[in-house]
Amino acid sequence: MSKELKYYTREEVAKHNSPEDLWIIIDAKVYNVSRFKDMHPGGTAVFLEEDVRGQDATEAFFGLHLYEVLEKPQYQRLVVGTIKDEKSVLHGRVSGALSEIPYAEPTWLTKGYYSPFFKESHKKLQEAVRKFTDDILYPDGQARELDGKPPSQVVFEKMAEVNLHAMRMGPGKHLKGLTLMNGIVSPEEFDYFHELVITQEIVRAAARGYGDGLNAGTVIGLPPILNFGSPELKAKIVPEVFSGKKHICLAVSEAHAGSDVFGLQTTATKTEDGKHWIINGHKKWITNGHFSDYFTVGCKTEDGFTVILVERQEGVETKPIKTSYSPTAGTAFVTFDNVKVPVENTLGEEGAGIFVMLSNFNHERWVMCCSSARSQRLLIEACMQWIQQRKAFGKPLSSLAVIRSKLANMIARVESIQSWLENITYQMCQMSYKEQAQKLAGQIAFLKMYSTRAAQQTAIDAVQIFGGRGITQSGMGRLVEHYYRTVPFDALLGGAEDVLADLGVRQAMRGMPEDARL
Ligand code: HEM
Repeated sequence: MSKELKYYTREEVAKHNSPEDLWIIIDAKVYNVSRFKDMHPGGTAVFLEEDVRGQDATEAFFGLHLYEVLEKPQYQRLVVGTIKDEKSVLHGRVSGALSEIPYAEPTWLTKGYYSPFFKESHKKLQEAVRKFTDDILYPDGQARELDGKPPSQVVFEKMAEVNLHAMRMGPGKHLKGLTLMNGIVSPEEFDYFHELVITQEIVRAAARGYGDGLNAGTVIGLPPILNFGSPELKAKIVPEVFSGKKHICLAVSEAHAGSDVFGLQTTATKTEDGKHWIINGHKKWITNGHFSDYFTVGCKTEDGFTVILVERQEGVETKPIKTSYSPTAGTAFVTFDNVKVPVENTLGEEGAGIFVMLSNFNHERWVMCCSSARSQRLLIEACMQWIQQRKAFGKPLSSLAVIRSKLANMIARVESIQSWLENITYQMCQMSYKEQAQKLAGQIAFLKMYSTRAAQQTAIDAVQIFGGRGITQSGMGRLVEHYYRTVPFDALLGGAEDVLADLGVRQAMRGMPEDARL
């Protein structure tokens, strides 16, 4: 039952200034905190200060709390009225809306700016995925980060309804005949910019472990099936995964070998009749492994390195690994103990597994660049708000040149990353998959290296700006703490920074003209 709210003058509110009868004003709303003050997590005393009791505490409140505190039902109940002839003007996160904070959005989404790359269908898709993220992914993400469970099954299914799982695999034949985001974009026109839009919007759920929990395993584990699986294998597995009912992961790295895939020790040997593989060994740091039904496994075979699809069955065991992000991602240690798999599950040629792996590395790294670029903006958005709201030495933090200098570098880095990313994405749209591998592997490797280094610097700077709150898991610095703790993931997944940097230079050296002299 909604209670009747009244209008009060500031003079009337000022009369409620004793411990038993205590009102305050925040953003033109009047709060009766007479009883709440004794339960307030920040203590009773703050409410009894001369400039708080019966007074307007808006500025003091927003120096210490996130807007979302006021949105919680238990605190909304404290509102008894509104100041006469005044309106609440402040807001927090508005579902589906673009942020108006400078540099919180890429240029193409900023009012008054232009882009040669993004068309009407990209914009419409962006609007739809933002709403989806704000209404469905963000609340589930924040809750799952706290309880550590995998993303809710209903979320996987809602994503399937609009074919988000399929779209996250990028453009291609797998989209044929599907209705994408209720028909906003046709499968034929879906390009890498549409995929970029999806990745950059989903990352706004602002929960790193959850982000990976949302089928990051599919993004890297399904392409080998799509590109190298038999028609029968594809017909069985792809629809199950796109429906959100089954999950797949990529199982390559081991305790002894990560970036060095030739150092892997999991073996696959053929049965005497040649009809099955017998797989033995283990895999480590397998994203989504704990809740996956299928595993795309890199194995040592007689002829070298072979990729084989394994279904969860007897002999397959998954144990969660505790990492610095939440268990929501389902990061697992996977063991294979005499696991029998039909040879039809071989992906690509026997002994040619490296091509199966390499064929998707660029796409995987490019996806990571998309999310890294966008997540850095979340930090910039938070820092811009914080330096305006937070006072130190009697002035807002933004009045300090040293703080502005940190923001300047954060902004310059993210803008350069996004521009480079859009250029690479445009190149991808013009090239075949094979051409991309030849011409863009180095560019993508450099971008990923640069982007994740920039992200780590931005995380360090943001912690300095937020001070103690930047290392606190609740309250105003929650996002900064989360980002700082989880940003190293981006620098490791898909190839460690130094490995990528070296790959880029080696590829460039191969392209050196033989006749050029200094
Ligand atoms: C309706 C009014 C208010 C509500 C509902 C409220 C609610 C809360 C909540 C939920 C927290 C802990 C949340 C967190 O970690 O973010 C908190 C902390 C705090 N609050 Fe309030 N509060 C109110 C007004 C105020 C005012 C007016 C002041 C000071 C003038 C104040 C000072 C503090 C302080 C100092 C903390 C601890 C902050 C920290 O640990 O960083 N609160 N409040």
